[in-house]
Amino acid sequence: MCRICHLSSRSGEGGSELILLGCHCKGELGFAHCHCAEAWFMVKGNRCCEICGANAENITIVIDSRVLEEGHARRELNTQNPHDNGERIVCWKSPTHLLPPSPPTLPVIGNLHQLSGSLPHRILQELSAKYGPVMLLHLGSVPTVIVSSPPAAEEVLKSRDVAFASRPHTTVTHRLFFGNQDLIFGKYGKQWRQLRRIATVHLLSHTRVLSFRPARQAEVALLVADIRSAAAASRPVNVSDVIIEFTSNFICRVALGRTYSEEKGEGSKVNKLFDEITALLVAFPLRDYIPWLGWIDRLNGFDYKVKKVALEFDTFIEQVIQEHINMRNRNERTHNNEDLVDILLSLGDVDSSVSLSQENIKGLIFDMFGGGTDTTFATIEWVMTELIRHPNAMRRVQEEIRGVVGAEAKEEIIGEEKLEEMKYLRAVIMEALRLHPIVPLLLPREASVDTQLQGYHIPKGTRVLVNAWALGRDPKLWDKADEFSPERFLNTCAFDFKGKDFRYLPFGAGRRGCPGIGMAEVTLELVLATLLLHFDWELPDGMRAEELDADEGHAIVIHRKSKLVLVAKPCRRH
Ligand code: HEM
Repeated sequence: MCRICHLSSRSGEGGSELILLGCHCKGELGFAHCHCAEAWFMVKGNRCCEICGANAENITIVIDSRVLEEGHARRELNTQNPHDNGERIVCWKSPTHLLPPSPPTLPVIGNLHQLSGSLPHRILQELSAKYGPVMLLHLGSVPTVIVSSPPAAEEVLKSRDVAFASRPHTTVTHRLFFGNQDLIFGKYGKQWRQLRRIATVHLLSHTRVLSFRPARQAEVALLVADIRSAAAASRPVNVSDVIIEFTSNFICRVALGRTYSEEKGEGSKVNKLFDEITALLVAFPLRDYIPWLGWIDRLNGFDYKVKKVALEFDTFIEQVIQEHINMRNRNERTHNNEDLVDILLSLGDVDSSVSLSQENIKGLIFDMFGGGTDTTFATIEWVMTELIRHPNAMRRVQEEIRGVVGAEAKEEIIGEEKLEEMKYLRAVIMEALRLHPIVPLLLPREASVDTQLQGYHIPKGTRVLVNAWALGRDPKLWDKADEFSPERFLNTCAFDFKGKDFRYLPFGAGRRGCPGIGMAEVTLELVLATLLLHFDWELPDGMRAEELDADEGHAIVIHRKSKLVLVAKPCRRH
């Protein structure tokens, strides 16, 4: 009996006994076939092995509601597989009506009550273990599908990614980003495609990332100087604080042309503004989930807060743009000192196909700042946390970096071409991002049409969250899944940051995957290599490695709950 549609094997023409198909890794494919191998039955809704993600290549899947209505399987010739030599009979429950499994809901709030008490990605992992890798929740009135298996993630991010390429509009993103006229939160469509092209071709291309080298190196030099002065005064270093200052100054330089930290009070004002925006992005406006209770958002001051922050943000960005326009008018800007605002303002001159509104420009500026600051900071924080907790990995990575740079090299900042050779450092970063994908549920997607996912019906407007955190920690997918072991990423090219393998998705994948990977890679590698080259790191006050916590804070980008404070000892190489 097929477990999905309950047709008996005799309904197919093949015969009687059903046997589960195995994969080369000995995982189940989720298909069953009868002993004479003629009738095939879908048993779990998977098209791939749940363990290694391999495709069930030689199986034809017939998505045909007649299969169910008529009560028998249909014959179909597999034309796509050259090795296939004949007919398959496949049975699939009508895909048009079956919704994914769902935990019981309460009136009005749906499943919202189940999301309290821990961090959402952790709760959703537990629920998925019970209800399956494609699970439907009702967050108030918003149907939300949670995806936590490689085949389902692949379907959302690759094979059906046009259907799932939109983002939901929320009260906060709508008000802050000028009606979602930006790249991160914009709806999929012509305008979004233009913004995406601008970001990949003009703002974050390989050449552009290289052109930011002087800014990167200058800010890394300041970071090292800060740590050296703390070390000289025998002060522990608040690693979290110095790294957030580095990332925000670097992105300010690159995007806005200058840092704000040198102006008294101004720097902290900019950081505070962006902190307020990120806090609003994880807030829970009732209007978005239970629309008829939206008046409470007005009553408890939430609407006022959003309006105030939106106004402050707008005023700040307007001022930055005006400063740039004035400098352009005075011919103070040259090709050599262009920042991202200059590039956006002059795009119309260099590319006649581009038409950007003032709102688009403001949105893109936020995207570069919001996309590049917290993410880089949180990743560096997690890498340092894991290295301190794993002294062997710390020793190995430092030996590698010091070996590559060479004992006699005098330079303070490592030449970026040398980063290529640091394979173990790269494996360390990849492993830290497997255990701590800092955007654990990626950014929410929305089905823009009625569509299918793993044989389930997904109505238009359904939100979709891919639980990258659960994928990275699934013991069925990873050997010793909870252990920090960078070696698993050495000597293999099976994984990359672009989402080649759907077990590993720290930057998402597909057309809405992160466009800032190139910029992130070089910044992460340069900062970490420099910190690990010049300093030996220890925990303060005789604390032992196993006592350092790895608790996560609640935010859209997950960083440590508490600040990371370490003792830096300058390393004498020369
Ligand atoms: C360690 C660093 C970073 C990580 C882990 C990261 C991660 C992510 C993730 C998970 C997404 C959502 C992908 C999806 O929904 O499939 C995303 C989107 C995005 N990221 Fe990054 N990111 C990083 C750095 C950056 C940088 C440096 C920039 C630019 C300066 C950037 C700009 C963006 C933008 C604009 C989007 C939205 C893309 C779209 O919706 O089309 N990110 N990032």
